[in-house]
Amino acid sequence: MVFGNTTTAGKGQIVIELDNVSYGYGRTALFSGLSLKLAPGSFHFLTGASGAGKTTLLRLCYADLRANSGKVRLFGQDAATLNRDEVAIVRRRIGVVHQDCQFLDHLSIAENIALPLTVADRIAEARDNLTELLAWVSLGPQAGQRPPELSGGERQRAALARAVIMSPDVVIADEPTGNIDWDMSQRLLALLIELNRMGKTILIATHDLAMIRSVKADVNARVLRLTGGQLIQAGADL
Ligand SMILES: Nc1ncnc2c1ncn2[C@@H]1O[C@H](COP(=O)(O)OP(=O)(O)OP(=O)(O)O)[C@@H](O)[C@H]1O
Repeated sequence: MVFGNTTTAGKGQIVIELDNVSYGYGRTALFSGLSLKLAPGSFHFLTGASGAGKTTLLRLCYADLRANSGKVRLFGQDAATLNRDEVAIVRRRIGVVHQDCQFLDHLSIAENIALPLTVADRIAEARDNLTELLAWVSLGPQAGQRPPELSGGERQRAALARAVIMSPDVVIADEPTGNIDWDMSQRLLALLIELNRMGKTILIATHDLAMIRSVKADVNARVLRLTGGQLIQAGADL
């Protein structure tokens, strides 16, 4: 089974924790003193105006950036102390759907989805998992096509398949429904909800408040708004 068991160690262990974190690209802090805890199996939406720092915050959550100060703990480990190999191990447990999908256009969709496993020299596993994953995201007929030949919604579903091919414990998605219509958004969201019901922790950055409202209660999601460098939990008035 491609999705595997969620292996979050230690019952109830926080999977991703930001503790009093500050970050800025230059001299100006984008945020400071920011804290966040993602419990295993939780579902979070991260919202906020364009430029508020959502992508930056996500990148801190998957060790793509290092905090200027404060602690980032990934599966209980201090991200600042991880060497390159340890970062790679941690990142295998976090599947990321990037805002712009980041496909290699000279490869087919199937090859793009399988890439994390082929790069890790797990080619047989990639072959086994691909059929199941392509069916799960309803992209079987498009397997041999190149990324530019797919619609926006199809590309996002392919990006999700690639994000989960390593059976991660956490799935982070950056504006996954940014450029797709309502029906396609709902389809993608249904897949993310399915992953959450399998026990995966989900963190989605989005501007799309209507989309959040449409599923918030179903998945008992927490909605966090990033504003003025602070994270505020949105209330029922969202
Ligand atoms: N690599 C970078 N170098 C310098 N500044 C950056 C870099 N990446 C982002 N920024 C700046 O940091 C701020 C936050 O960017 P970020 O992409 O995290 O915001 P966002 O909330 O995800 O925006 P959007 O909703 O438009 O995607 C912006 O002002 C952006 O210009």
